[in-house]
Amino acid sequence: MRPVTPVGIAAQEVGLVLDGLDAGLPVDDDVLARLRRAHALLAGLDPYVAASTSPESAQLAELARTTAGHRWGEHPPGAAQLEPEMVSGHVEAALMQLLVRLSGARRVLEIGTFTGYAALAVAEALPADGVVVTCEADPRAAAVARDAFARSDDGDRIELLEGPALASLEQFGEPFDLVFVDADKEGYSAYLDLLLERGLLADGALVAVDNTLMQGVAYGAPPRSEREAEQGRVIAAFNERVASDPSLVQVVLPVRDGLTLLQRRADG
Ligand SMILES: C[S@@+](CC[C@H](N)C(=O)[O-])C[C@H]1O[C@@H](n2cnc3c(N)ncnc32)[C@H](O)[C@@H]1O
Repeated sequence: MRPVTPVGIAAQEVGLVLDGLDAGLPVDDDVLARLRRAHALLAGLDPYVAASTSPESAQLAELARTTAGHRWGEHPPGAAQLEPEMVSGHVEAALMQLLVRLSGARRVLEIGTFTGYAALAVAEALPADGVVVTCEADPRAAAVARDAFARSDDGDRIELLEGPALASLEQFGEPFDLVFVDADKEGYSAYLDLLLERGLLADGALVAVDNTLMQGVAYGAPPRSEREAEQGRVIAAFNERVASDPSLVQVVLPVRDGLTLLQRRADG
C-alpha cells in the first residue's frame, strides 16, 4: 500500500534517499528533490494544523505569551526542570474543548497544570455549573496558573490542588467525566490504576493521556539523551499496558506529541 499521510510520504521519500546512499548512489537532483519534498511535508504540518484550527481566545493567547516568556530560573532540589515547551497549547487545548462539548462533561480532572493553559481552555468550554480540578506539584508553576485563573472570568470554575497528584487523587470521592493526564510520565500507570480502581471515572468517562508518542522514542526513534530514552521506555510500557487491557478501548491520535483517548468498555 502506498503511504497516504504527510508523515508516511515523507518517511518514504527519506527512505528512498537512504537506500540510494547505502547503495553508493550520488546526491543528485532527484535526491535533493526528495529531501525537499520530505522537509516541506514535515515542516509545514504543525503550522498548517494550527492555522486551520479555531483560534485560541484572547486570554489563552495571553497565557501562551506569559508562559513562553517566563524565566523559571534554577529549579529547587527534587523538582523537575520547567520549560515553556511543556505547555499543551492551542491545537491540543482546542481538541480538549471539543471533547468537553461533545461529551457534555461537567466534572473534569487535569493531572499536571503547569501554567494552566489546558485548565483555562477546558473551563472556557464547560457549562456554568462545570468544574475543572487541576493538580500541580511545582509551586512555581502553580503560582503562574493561579494568577492566570484569578484574572479570568472562567477562573471560578477551576480548582487548583497544589502537591503531588497521587495524594490529591487518593482524596477524591466524586467521579469525573473527563480526565487529562499530563504530568510525570513515570506516574501515568499509577494514575490510570487509581482512576479505575477508586471509581473516579463516571460511566462513559473519557481519559486523554498526553505525550504518548514521546517524541518518537516510544516507537523506536533513537533517543537524544538517557533521560529521553528512559521516558520513551516508560511511555512504551504504558501504551502496551493500555493496549493489552481488554476492559479498555483506546485510540492514539498523532496530535502534537501524541494524545491517547481511552475509555472503559461499556461491557468491561
Ligand atoms: C507537561 S506539563 C503540563 C502541561 C499542562 N497540562 C498544560 O496544558 O499546559 C507537566 C506538569 O506536571 C507537573 N507534575 C510533574 N509531576 C507531578 C506530580 N507528581 N503531581 C502533580 N504535578 C506534577 C509538572 O510540574 C508540570 O508542571
